[in-house]
Amino acid sequence: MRKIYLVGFMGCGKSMIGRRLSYYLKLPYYDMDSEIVRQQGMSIPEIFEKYGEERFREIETEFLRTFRDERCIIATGGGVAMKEENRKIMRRTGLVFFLDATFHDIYSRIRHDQNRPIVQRSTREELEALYNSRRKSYKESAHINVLTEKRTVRQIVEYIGFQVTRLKGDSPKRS
Ligand SMILES: Nc1ncnc2c1ncn2[C@@H]1O[C@H](COP(=O)(O)OP(=O)(O)OP(=O)(O)O)[C@@H](O)[C@H]1O
Ligand SMILES: O=C(O)C1=C[C@@H](O)[C@@H](O)[C@H](O)C1
Ligand SMILES: [Mg+2]
Repeated sequence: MRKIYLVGFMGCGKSMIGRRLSYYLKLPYYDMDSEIVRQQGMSIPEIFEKYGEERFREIETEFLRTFRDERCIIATGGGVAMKEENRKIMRRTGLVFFLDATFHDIYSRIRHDQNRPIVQRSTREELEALYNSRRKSYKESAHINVLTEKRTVRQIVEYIGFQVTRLKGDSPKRS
């Protein structure tokens, strides 16, 4: 079963594109953050506060290791692609798309968010530095890069849908 994974920085659109892609491709959709919140019975800020970020990162890897073998779309958390083990699992079990949004777009979307602990504890400059330092890992994890700037959600969904059909769920070496 080939999964479709969406990776990228907070606010790049993984959850929104994932939901819309689910209707477009008629495949089930799961949001890793929401699934973890449901499993743990706590919000993400609560998990960070109670168990620490390191434990949250372990929970993410456990999720990837154990999530059911089903053809589906998974919007990953913004930090998932940072770990080599996670990148390997995603590349082995599915097609990985990097939603490559500009920092400008991302910041305007996430700056007031209360539900992203990393946003709450960071300045704009710190977030931009994190964005720049993470891009390499997103690219390494992905089979296909999707530039989202000046593209509507519909255009992005149609592009990913086209690539999924073209590749019939098989992973290319590199895009
Ligand atoms: N291509 C786009 N054009 C306009 N608005 C968008 C686009 N993609 C996402 N958005 C908006 O940006 C916000 C953040 O998107 P979303 O929640 O999907 O990000 P995310 O990648 O899932 O973030 P996180 O990693 O924190 O879960 C949402 O309010 C969404 O409506
Ligand atoms: O970028 C990150 O490290 C995170 C992104 C969110 O999706 C959540 O997984 C959490 O807030 C951490
Ligand atoms: Mg999300």
